[in-house]
Amino acid sequence: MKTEKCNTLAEARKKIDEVDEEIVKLIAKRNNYIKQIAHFKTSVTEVKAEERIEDVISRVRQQAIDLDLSPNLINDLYVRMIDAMVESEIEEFNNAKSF
Ligand SMILES: O=C(O)C(=O)C[C@]1(C(=O)O)C=C[C@@H](O)C=C1
Repeated sequence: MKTEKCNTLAEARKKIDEVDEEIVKLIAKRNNYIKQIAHFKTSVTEVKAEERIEDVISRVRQQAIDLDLSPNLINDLYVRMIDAMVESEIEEFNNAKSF
């Protein structure tokens, strides 16, 4: 992973702002796919796919370890994010079924 060397606090903060912008864009992109997934499911119960959640979390935990990042941090972020995305998926599912 390429990380540039910064020479000042302002420069490092600017880089962090850029990274944050990318992170939020990627989360929005993930959420758009989640909304598509809602259309492939047949019930609200099916939306919360526990086995898949475990697979996703296990994969990102391993990726964190490979990148020398705390797996628990990534775990917690993903648990919170997937919780919110399940809500978003249920909303999309219910809207699709009401047409
Ligand atoms: O893979 C799915 O079936 C999804 O709906 C996506 C997703 C996720 O956020 O990755 C969300 C809800 C499911 O409980 C499992 C995983």
